[in-house]
Amino acid sequence: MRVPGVLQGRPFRARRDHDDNVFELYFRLVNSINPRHHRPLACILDLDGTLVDTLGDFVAVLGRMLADLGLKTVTRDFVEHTIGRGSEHLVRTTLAEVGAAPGLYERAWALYQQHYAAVNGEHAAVYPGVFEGLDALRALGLPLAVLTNKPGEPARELLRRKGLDGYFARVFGGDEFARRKPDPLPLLKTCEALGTPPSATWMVGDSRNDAEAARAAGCPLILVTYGYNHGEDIRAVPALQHLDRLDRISAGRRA
Ligand SMILES: O=C(O)COP(=O)(O)O
Ligand SMILES: [Mg+2]
Repeated sequence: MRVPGVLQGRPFRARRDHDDNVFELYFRLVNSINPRHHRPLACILDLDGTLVDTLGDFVAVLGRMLADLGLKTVTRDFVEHTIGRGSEHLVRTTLAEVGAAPGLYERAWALYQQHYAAVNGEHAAVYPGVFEGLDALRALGLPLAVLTNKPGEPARELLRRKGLDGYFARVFGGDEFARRKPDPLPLLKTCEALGTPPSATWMVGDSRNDAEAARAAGCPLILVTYGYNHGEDIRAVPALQHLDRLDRISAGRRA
């Protein structure tokens, strides 16, 4: 039996050979009727700009890297507008910004990683409301995961150093899948690891990378307004909820 139809503007086919599709169909129907009245089965959270304010770490590490290379430094604003698309992108864009000679990337990347490992967390702080928000999600019995564009190893180390690691069943970094957010692949893979359908797995993030990935994966989206969004106001991006603190999240029966 095949059930063709269009739900949430996307073609959908339920296939008898995939039990998950029945589950998926149920949640898409619930969402399409009223997205404010359903509850998640799991939550995936972004790291930089959502759980931890890491801007100070990025500024310090890039400053050390550029000093080692004998290059001028970059502004805090530049770093804030550039983070979010993974560390390799940050290093490449920074080198271009200071007019570095082509061919310097490999050395810069090695220095960046070395300094990041040393600095990790020193100039970073868990945002107000994060522990309380995670406690509330945990109290609802929801499995939680982190999906970040930061490489996996420093991401796990940062969570440990900030006392956040105990909350998460899985932590995935930007170097652990073939593609990064805004591609939906890492989000779909994280849903798979959690064992929950994308339409019942909420994505909580701070940038349009998270929003685009969530939309393409079919995950309901929650946006925090205090993070980094390339200098643009994240409130312009549609979401189930926009939060100025994570503990304002409403994941019960009524949002
Ligand atoms: O390392 C980055 O670019 C930031 O990563 P995140 O916002 O996906 O956690
Ligand atoms: Mg982020």
